[in-house]
Amino acid sequence: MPAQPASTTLDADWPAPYAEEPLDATVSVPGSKSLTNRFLVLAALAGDESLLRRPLRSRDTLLMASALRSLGTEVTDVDEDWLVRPRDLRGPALVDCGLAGTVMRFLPPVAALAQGPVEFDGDEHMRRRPMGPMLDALRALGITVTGDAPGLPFTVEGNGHVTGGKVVVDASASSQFVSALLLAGARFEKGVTVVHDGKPLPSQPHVDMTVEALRDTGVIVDDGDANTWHVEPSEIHSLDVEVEPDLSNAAPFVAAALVAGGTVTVPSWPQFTTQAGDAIRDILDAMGADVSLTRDGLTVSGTGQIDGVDLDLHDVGELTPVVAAVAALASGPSQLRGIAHLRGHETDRLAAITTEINRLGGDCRETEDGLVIRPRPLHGDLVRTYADHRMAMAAAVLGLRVPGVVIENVATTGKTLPDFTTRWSSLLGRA
Ligand SMILES: O=C(O)C1=C[C@@H](OP(=O)(O)O)[C@@H](O)[C@H](O)C1
Ligand SMILES: C=C(OP(=O)(O)O)C(=O)O
Repeated sequence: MPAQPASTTLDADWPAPYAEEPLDATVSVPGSKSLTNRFLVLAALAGDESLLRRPLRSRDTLLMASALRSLGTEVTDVDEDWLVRPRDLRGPALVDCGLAGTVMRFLPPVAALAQGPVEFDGDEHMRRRPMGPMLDALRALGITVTGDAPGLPFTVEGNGHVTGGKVVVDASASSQFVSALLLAGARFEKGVTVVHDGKPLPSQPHVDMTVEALRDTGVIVDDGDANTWHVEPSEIHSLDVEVEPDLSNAAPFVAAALVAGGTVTVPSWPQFTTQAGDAIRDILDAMGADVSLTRDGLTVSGTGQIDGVDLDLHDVGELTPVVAAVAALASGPSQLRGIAHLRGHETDRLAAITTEINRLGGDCRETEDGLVIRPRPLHGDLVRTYADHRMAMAAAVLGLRVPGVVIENVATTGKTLPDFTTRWSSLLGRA
């Protein structure tokens, strides 16, 4: 097979590299999207300037930074870092959410603290991602939100002040509804008490990450009772933080060692983290990999022999596309459960994964809350990515073992990992 190009142009279809031999690679990944966007929001709400060291610069985080700038915050580049100087928040402003859930959910409560109207819109698909319960919660808190749709586009009519207090929200469609209310809650006059009422909350580690980030800025948060969080009103202290590597983006790279055989190390893997992506260690272990976390990073080794698994991914839904790709190459069937909410992600991920695995000759079936995958011999084809970064990364995992996989619009990985193709090629020694 000919060498693959190391980088690619926008919107190009990309022939996924096929692994001719076992891997032996060390690949670093840039900072966490979820941490970068939380730190940006808290820095904009803080009492003094913050330094974010080695933040992720990708579509989702650049959209967050430019939205905060349009509200008056100064976000400036200092070498690799971002210096954030909080200023009085003000409208009129226009927030482009792109396809970033964190921008669409985290910023409306911030906009309510601004003086003036703040309009929100985003990519065409973003108008279909869940937002209704969040807008209802904002209205219940006395915030004026105008707009006819259950989601985007809408306008938050900020008056510089939110009374706050108790609010009930059904966050079963997205944990980001809870995180959003908590992140801004310390700046509400009475703080905020958020009660989740509905089917089980997905992505709990992401809410824990929000709570930890708030505590890092001196905010008092009580999360002692299930499905209830209380944030005391207080000043938000400035931050000086180094952003951890994005472990969900690291997942396809370490999964590659199991799929192609060989060894892959991702350096700077944190020993302790709230990132949901850390769960990939146990998942790959269950699928037959050797996994070891040392001071050098996370090292995963495999033989190419993959065991089928029965997993509840409710807490770590982000990992589903990559885990499903690995499962499609296993020696036995897998069941992935607890992930009905993925139908409201960048695309309907359960439908997208099913269609694309089956397009390659596989046998994937949707259940009410997940997927059943029965491995079959796969063949190459053009894999559709639905503007979903994780679909593109999952296709790359399949391409390691299936000759002739071509990834449609691989540049969609830029949502969270702009130089994905270069890093992926370096996995195969082709950078
Ligand atoms: O708060 C966050 O940073 C995120 C929470 C999760 O969202 P959902 O709870 O909507 O799945 C996760 O899937 C998303 O990628 C990032
Ligand atoms: C669901 C995801 O993103 P978002 O932050 O846009 O919800 C994701 O990155 O898998």
